[in-house]
Amino acid sequence: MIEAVGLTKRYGKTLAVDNLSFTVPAGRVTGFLGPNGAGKSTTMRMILGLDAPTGGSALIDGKHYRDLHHPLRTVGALLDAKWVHPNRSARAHLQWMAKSNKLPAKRVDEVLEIVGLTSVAGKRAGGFSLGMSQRLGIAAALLGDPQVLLFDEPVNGLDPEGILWIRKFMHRLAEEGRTVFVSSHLLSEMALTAQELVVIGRGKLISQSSTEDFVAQATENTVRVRSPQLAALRTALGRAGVSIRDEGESLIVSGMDCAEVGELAASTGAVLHELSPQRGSLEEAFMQLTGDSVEYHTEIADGQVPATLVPAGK
Ligand SMILES: Nc1ncnc2c1ncn2[C@@H]1O[C@H](COP(=O)(O)OP(=O)(O)OP(=O)(O)O)[C@@H](O)[C@H]1O
Repeated sequence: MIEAVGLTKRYGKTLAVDNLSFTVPAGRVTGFLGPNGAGKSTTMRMILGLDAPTGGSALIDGKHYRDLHHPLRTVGALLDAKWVHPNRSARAHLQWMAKSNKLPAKRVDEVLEIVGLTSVAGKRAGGFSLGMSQRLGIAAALLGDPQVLLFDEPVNGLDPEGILWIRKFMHRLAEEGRTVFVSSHLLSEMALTAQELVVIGRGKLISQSSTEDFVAQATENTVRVRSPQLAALRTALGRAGVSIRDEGESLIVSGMDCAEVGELAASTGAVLHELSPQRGSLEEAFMQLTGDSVEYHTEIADGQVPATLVPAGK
């Protein structure tokens, strides 16, 4: 478990992290969401003892990082996948890390196997693709078989196959009972990966909840209905006092569930070609809760269209 209590970090005039308190439970993938510059990396660095807080504390299984007896056996992290000597092989890099942290050499081949790099273990890490470098970074994080794992933007720049691999891998680590804390500004990906969310904006906590609750609290469930007798249906729905909006050949109804819309359609004699519940998205929920502090746009990367958020003015 990770616990931040009143965590604060000031860089000169910039308040990067502002009195932040949250808990990251074991056995779940917890997404750490926020626009660029919200303070995610700074928070992770403070948890890992790489930056000293100006105030408050960050605890891993109840202890400050500096007080851990075996840091790499307790917590593993992927902060920067390209942090590896380019001329070293993947195996040599991990052997060096294992040796300098008094971890058994045989663990190197185990983690190479876990992340699927055994066949390229003797190759120069400098020639690795970003996806392979991410796997090597994850292998390094797993060397001490820690119960707590932190990943900073692990899917950034990866192709869809790499993104899917990371997502499944995070789930597997959580199913093994580990604490998995993963930062991202790719909301559509986090909606699929994270079961819990810690959401921050401008260094402050916006919300901590399950992903499901976060979306449900901030968005409205609606019903999409399509019918060849759309005009009659629209009139009946209007009389029932619900709010309706046109979307192409469909109506989007708020204020009634599918059963109610279906019954109203039957009593009107309207044939239905579609009657489907519409759930809000993580993007909508995020926009609703962060208001105008961020501006929404989409970014096209490797054939995918992930939603991403940037602060206004950037
Ligand atoms: N070493 C530093 N010195 C001065 N300011 C810093 C330093 N590190 C971070 N900041 C500032 O602190 C704020 C938070 O930055 P941080 O990198 O933690 O955000 P982030 O949410 O991780 O953003 P991103 O998604 O872009 O990585 C930003 O305004 C940033 O410019």
